[in-house]
Amino acid sequence: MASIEFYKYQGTGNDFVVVDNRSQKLYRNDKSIAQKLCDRKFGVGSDGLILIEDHEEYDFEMIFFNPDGSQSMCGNGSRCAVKFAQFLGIIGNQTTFLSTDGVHEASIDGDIVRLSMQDVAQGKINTFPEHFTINTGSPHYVIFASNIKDKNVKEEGASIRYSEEFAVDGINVNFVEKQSENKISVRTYERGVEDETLSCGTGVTACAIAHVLHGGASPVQIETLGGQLSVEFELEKSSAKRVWLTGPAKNVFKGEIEL
Ligand SMILES: N[C@@H](CCC[C@H](N)C(=O)O)C(=O)O
Repeated sequence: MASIEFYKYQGTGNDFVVVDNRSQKLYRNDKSIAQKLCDRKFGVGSDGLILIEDHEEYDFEMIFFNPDGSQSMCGNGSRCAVKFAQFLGIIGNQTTFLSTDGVHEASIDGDIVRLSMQDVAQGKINTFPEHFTINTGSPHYVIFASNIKDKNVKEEGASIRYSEEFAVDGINVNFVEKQSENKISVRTYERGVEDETLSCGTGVTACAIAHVLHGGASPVQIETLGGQLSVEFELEKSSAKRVWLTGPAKNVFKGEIEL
């Protein structure tokens, strides 16, 4: 049985097993590795697995898996990957790297990582009477509500995620409460985790865009169960451009596990 070294990182409580896979010890198409490592009872336990690999053109490549083995863009995971790449000595305080949805830039100031997100074109923002669907690299359902602290996010999120419209591909579900012109609170049910997580980077980005479309102003401070994030962008012809997601990313511990 082979054992691998891993690191545990968290970005506002969204937690990840991170592996330096520059030696390609792990096969990057094997989703069963993510299923095993992310399992909170039989593995390490996390909201996702991140592999860091070399890339010919960029500083590094980040490969992200949800705990069920599916793949999508992860904003908090990308911020953690940047911090880990700095720890490995691959980068200094600035980087350009490849993630699931394309090329990103990031800068690091202590534990704070500022990450560029892809432009969110008009066609990726759909407005409905009661909600938005916005794709920020991962698909998000955004619904404004009051007293979100009292919500059963797992139950209500799952009922939307497994509804006929989204059952096959899945969707992340975000409940948003407006606090002021520049501040919102967000709780998120994540597909692939199939539970509420303490924070979701692509989710808060979608919520910030919806908030500005509802009359709010960028930059938007976002309170999640796991801490504070900030999203800034410019709206240009109904597209969100120059989008930045900023917040803390920290190493929690290091370990070894047999696969
Ligand atoms: N936690 C992530 C999003 C991870 C992917 C998501 N669960 C999906 O499958 O769409 C984030 O911080 O963005």
